[in-house]
Amino acid sequence: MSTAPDSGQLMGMLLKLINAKKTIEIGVYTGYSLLLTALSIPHDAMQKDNERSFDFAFVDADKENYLNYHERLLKLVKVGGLIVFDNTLWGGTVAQPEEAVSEDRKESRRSIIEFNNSVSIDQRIEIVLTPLGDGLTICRRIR
Ligand SMILES: C[S@@+](CC[C@H](N)C(=O)[O-])C[C@H]1O[C@@H](n2cnc3c(N)ncnc32)[C@H](O)[C@@H]1O
Repeated sequence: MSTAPDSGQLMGMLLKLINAKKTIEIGVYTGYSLLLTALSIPHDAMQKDNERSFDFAFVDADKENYLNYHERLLKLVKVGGLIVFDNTLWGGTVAQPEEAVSEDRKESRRSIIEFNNSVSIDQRIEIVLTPLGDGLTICRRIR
C-alpha cells in the first residue's frame, strides 16, 4: 500500500523546510512517496554518495528491519537531517493487546513496538510520532 496522502503532504513540507537536496528512500512500491520527494526538492539537487551526506531519508519497507535501517541511515544522514518512518502506528495495533490483533499483523506489530520503544530513548535523535496516515515518525539526527 502506498504512503497516505496526508503523510505525503507533511513529507513534502518537511523537505522544503529543511531545503533537502540529497534524499534516499527504502521501499518504493508505487513510487508515490518517491515522486513527491522528487517534486519537493530542487531540480539541480546533487547526487554524491558518501557517508553523512544525506539530508533526508524515508523508510517504508519491511517492518522487521526498521531498526536495522535506522542504524544504517544514521551513518548516511548528516547531523540536522531527517529520517522518516512510515506505518509506526501499524493500523493502531501498537496500542492494542496482542490477542486482539490478527495473526498476519502480529510479527510486524512486534517489530514496530520494538522500534518505537528504541527510538524513543535514542540519544542520537529527536523524534515526533505524528498520527497522520498510518503513523509517521520523524527522527532528527542531533549527534
Ligand atoms: C508499503 S510499500 C512502499 C510504498 C511507497 N512508500 C509508496 O508510496 O508507494 C513497501 C515496499 O517495500 C519493499 N520492500 C520490502 N522489503 C524490502 C527490503 N528488504 N528491501 C527493500 N525494499 C523492500 C516492497 O517491495 C515494497 O515496494
